[in-house]
Amino acid sequence: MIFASPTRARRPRLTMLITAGLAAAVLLAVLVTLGLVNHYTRQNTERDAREHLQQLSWQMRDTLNRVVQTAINDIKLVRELPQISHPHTPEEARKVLEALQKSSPDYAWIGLARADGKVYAATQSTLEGQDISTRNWFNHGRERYYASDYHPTTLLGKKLPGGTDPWRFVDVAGPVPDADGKLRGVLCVQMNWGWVRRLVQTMLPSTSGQKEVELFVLRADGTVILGPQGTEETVVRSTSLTLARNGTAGSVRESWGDGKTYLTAYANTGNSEEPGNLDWTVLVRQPDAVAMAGADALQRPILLLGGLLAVLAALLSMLLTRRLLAPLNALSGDIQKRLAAQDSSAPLPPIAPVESFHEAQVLSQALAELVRKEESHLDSLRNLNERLESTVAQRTREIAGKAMLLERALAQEQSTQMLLQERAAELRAILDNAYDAFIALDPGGVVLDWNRQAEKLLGWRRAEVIGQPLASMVLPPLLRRAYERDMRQLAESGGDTVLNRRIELTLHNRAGQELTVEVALAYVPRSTGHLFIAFLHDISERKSLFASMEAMALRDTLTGLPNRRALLVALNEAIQRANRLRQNCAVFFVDLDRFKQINDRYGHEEGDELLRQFAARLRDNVRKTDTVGRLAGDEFVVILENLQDDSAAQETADKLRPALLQPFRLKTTSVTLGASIGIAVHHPDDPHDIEMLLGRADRAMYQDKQLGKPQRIRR
Ligand SMILES: Nc1nc2c(ncn2[C@@H]2O[C@H](COP(=O)(O)OP(=O)(O)OP(=O)(O)O)[C@@H](O)[C@H]2O)c(=O)[nH]1
Repeated sequence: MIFASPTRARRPRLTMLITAGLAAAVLLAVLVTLGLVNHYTRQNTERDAREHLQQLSWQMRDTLNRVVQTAINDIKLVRELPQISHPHTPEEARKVLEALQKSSPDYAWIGLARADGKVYAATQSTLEGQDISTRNWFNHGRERYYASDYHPTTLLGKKLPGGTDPWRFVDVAGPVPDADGKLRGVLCVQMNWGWVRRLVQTMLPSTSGQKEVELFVLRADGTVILGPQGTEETVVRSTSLTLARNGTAGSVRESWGDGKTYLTAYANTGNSEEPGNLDWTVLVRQPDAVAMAGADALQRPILLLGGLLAVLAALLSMLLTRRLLAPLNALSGDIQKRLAAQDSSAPLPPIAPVESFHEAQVLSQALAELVRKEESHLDSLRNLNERLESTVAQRTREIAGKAMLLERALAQEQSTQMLLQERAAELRAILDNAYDAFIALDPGGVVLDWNRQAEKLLGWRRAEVIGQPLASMVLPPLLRRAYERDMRQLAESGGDTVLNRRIELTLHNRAGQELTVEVALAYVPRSTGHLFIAFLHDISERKSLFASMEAMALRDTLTGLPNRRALLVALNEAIQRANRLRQNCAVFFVDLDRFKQINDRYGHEEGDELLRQFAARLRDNVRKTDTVGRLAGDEFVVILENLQDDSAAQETADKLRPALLQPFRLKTTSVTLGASIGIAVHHPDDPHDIEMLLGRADRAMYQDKQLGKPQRIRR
């Protein structure tokens, strides 16, 4: 369920959140606006105040400069008059000076001093004839235009009428030259300080008092020469004075000696391009609180207005939010009803379409569609779940069946294992009790198994040979290389070359004795690599028996000579050698004459004895390399080899005959017996035919026997 929520904690309503958010936003906006308005208001107020104060300071500075320059200009103008530059009498000079004083009421005294320092003419004749040579204006005015600092009255003050304000003057002086440029005197205007006070009253309107704007004129050392009551002749130390003394004009917020903060405008008097400047500083100050009072007064109405706006905006936002969220509330109400009903079996109430603004309409439609799809999806899930459960049950049954089969297979496997173990034990017993020696080898010829018979046959115990290479133990060194090669071939061919065959091998046992064994080799393929198993049967005895039997088969038992079979083999080999060596060989066919009579007369034993002695005599009278054999009965064959020519055979036969004619000493008697000899010679180019050669010898013997008849046995 997309609306399901296991724990539904009480959450704040969206209406409340949006209203609170909007109210907070409006409040923040109002606060920011207020802050900005306050900031810019204060900034503008301060700028206006500073401009006003600066204008006053500049106005004062310019006025002071202008008054001094006016006085200097007046001096420049007057000194050009002949009544001043070349006066005949003090009276005519005085008239000019008094006319000038009338035009400028603040000129308290105007005097012309001679070059020797005596006052020649002066307004109202004041100080005429007096020596003023020590005065600054005289000494400086001799050389240039000069404006003196403010100074209290000296001589003049006593001669002028008194007032509330003590007499203070500013002296402006300049030289008076004659036509040759030579100094004739010094003209001086002493200005009453009262003009400055009037100037200040003119500049500071009556409202300035309410605004507490105050103006100061300071000397270079900071002494107040004009200022609010009680401040004159005091010394000021302020940032504005320092800045002004550095030659700049402007305004600054600073603290004064009374502990208050003021906005102070500052400017210096004087103009470097003009002669006779006053070196004063003009400061115009206003308490900071007074200057910024306008801005501060604005703060309260702005705050009130802002608060009002915030309340109004909050109310508006609440109303708007309620209006905007009404469809959403209806929607969430439907959802809550569905949530409340989902645990019961009753059908879930539908999501009603909202007929309101577009987005809510879309949202309600989307939710209704979502709910419809969810119900459809749930139905599908239910069906799927049922199918799944059915499939699981089916699979469970199948698994149970397979588990049973597996269990049976395991039981069978165990039984097979036991059978295998029993078979292995049986096999072990069979191998250990086998008549043959059993050896198992890995592909590298290393011993893997070794039964008791192998221990008996070869002398090594099983534990000693397991893991050892077989060849180094049992094979003679000369055979080892061949054995290793054969084993490699066996491995490559999978044992095809030797398997299922019995091979004979000569081995050494532990004591170094040579053994002939018959080996039956088998190839056993395995998943971990094939192995060879070999059964070894000791055939040493059988071999020697066979050898003796074979020897017996080729020997005539009576005489010990090669029998017919051996003779045929020997004759075949003799013919091959003769052909190869390009030499002749010959066959003697020797037959005793009338031997039957010996048997008949003296018995078979005596006959046998005679045959044995005859055989020995034949053997003794030919070369060792020749072969003597008994063909049958009383017939013997001699094979002669290495014959140079045909006559050599005849010569041998001739030498043999007398030896054969010697008497034979038997047990009971002694007899002399002749023998017929037939000779057949084989030449290298003759056909290789043994029977034919023997036949020729037989026929020759027959002829020889015919020639020798009738012969008798002689005693
Ligand atoms: N004692 C003895 N007699 C043998 C043996 N083998 C054959 N005989 C006999 O030798 C005799 C050979 O007889 P014949 O072939 O007639 O030879 P012969 O008596 O010498 O006659 P001619 O050769 O014609 O002179 C036979 O009586 C055989 O029985 C043997 O091994 N021992």
